[in-house]
Amino acid sequence: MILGITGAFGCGKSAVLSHFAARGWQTADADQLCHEFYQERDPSFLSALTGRWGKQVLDATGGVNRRALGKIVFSDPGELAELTRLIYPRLGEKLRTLTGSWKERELNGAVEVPLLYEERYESWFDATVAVWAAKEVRHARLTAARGFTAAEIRQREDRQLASDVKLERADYALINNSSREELERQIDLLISQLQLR
Ligand SMILES: CC(C)(COP(=O)(O)OP(=O)(O)OC[C@H]1O[C@@H](n2cnc3c(N)ncnc32)[C@H](O)[C@@H]1O)[C@@H](O)C(=O)NCCC(=O)NCCS
Ligand SMILES: Nc1ncnc2c1ncn2[C@@H]1O[C@H](COP(=O)(O)OP(=O)(O)OP(=O)(O)O)[C@@H](O)[C@H]1O
Repeated sequence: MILGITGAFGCGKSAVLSHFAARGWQTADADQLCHEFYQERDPSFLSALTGRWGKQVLDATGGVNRRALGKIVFSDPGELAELTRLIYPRLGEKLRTLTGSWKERELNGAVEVPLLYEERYESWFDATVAVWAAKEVRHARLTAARGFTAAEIRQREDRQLASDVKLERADYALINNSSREELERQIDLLISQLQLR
């Protein structure tokens, strides 16, 4: 079985993914795969990025400066659409290869896809799981642990479906408003439910 894990910015998708991994599931994270494309420094990809946004999106070593690129694309929907156009064909290919290899080997897998509904990835998965946490809880965690400002958080949220809508669309839900132990308890329950299907 391959699950698609989604939810709002900072709801705890990566925390969920690491517990699935601890339970022996294969895992992949769409954000992380995009970061790997940047780290690979493919010259044609880098020149597509600098062709659009100039050298300001590179760091001192010539790699991609995600913070700088994020500032540009999250403040202008047209620029975000252009980045999406550049990156999604690569992401789709990578996810297809990964999930295909899990299916061939009959392995269970969980894939974190923040924009699962926005980019219409539903049909790729046997079931979808929405992770939900109250806005103030998400914001506090993103500010404290990851250093995002309120304005940066709002900009990303404005580009995504509301977290309640993701919850309504999902086959399963995980509520991540309290401790990690409570989150992990819910994931274990979900895994046992899925095994009974
Ligand atoms: C703009 C980039 C360079 C900023 O990098 P940064 O390290 O600051 O953020 P990171 O990649 O870890 O993303 C964190 C979160 O931001 C939100 N986010 C990322 N991309 C998008 C987007 N296109 N639209 C809305 N929200 C987004 C998601 O909630 C995501 O989980 C990066 O987010 C990116 O390359 N985005 C485009 C690729 C994409 O759409 N990724 C989501 C895959 S489903
Ligand atoms: N139950 C929890 N208790 C305390 N902190 C938590 C809990 N769940 C997640 N966190 C922390 O909150 C922050 C956001 O969680 P995480 O990175 O898993 O969210 P995400 O949904 O993957 O974010 P993104 O939208 O960037 O992909 C992280 O710093 C994480 O360590």
